[in-house]
Amino acid sequence: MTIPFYKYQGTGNDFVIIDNRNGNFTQLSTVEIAFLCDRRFGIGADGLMLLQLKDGYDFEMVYYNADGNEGSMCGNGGRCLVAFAKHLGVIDKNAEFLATDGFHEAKVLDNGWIELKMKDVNNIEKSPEYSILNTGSPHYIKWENDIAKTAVFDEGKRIRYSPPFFQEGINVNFVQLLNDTLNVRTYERGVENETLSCGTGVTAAAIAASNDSIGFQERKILTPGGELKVKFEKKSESSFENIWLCGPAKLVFAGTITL
Ligand SMILES: N[C@@H](CCC[C@H](N)C(=O)O)C(=O)O
Repeated sequence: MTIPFYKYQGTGNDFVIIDNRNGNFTQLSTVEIAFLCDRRFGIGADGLMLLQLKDGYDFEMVYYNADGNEGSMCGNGGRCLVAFAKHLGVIDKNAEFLATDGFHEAKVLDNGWIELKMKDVNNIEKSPEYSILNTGSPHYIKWENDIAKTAVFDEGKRIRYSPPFFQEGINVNFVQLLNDTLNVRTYERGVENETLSCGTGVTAAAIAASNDSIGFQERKILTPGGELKVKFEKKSESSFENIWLCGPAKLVFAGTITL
């Protein structure tokens, strides 16, 4: 089978994207997806997405991690898929699509940034050292004094495979607050390595770092792959709505690959 594909990246979190509006690529196996994401034998990516048709929506997002298994929500992936939908002419400046965690809205800005509305957060487990919350994917936020020195792979892997997380897994974000900006490095479940950026992860970090005031808040985030912004409304200590993940999403190259 020959597959036409597109390679996108959002702050260095990179994805193979396949236009599955004809339904021809629905049956890709776990092994085939892991091969397509392999950086030596395949195309290379942190994940693979299918853009497909869905009644009542502009499109549906189906997301797989680099290990070939279906993932939970991917924020950077969602932003890249919106840019791809715009490239195909499926949408213009606004999108309404379905993902594994439900309905999402998105906007394409003139500067190429994509703003993606994330699901509401209604529960945060907090301690002085860490926070745990779900922004479409499960995230562990660990506060650090100097993330440049953090052993992200070793420490991220240790937490991801420790009880109570080891069966379902969790994404682990190391977060340092510096001059009002959050610096974030992430160990991603399903990639089982550090990635250059994680959209649901920086969203979780921004919410976990919110100040006490109820109402609109905004955070600039720096990841190893670039800059993102997260905006949200704080409704109470543990309830957050109108959450938007904002940042660039770019087409890198397109091609075909034969399985
Ligand atoms: N890179 C993603 C997160 C993808 C989901 C994750 N790896 C999982 O299934 O837990 C993002 O940008 O949010």
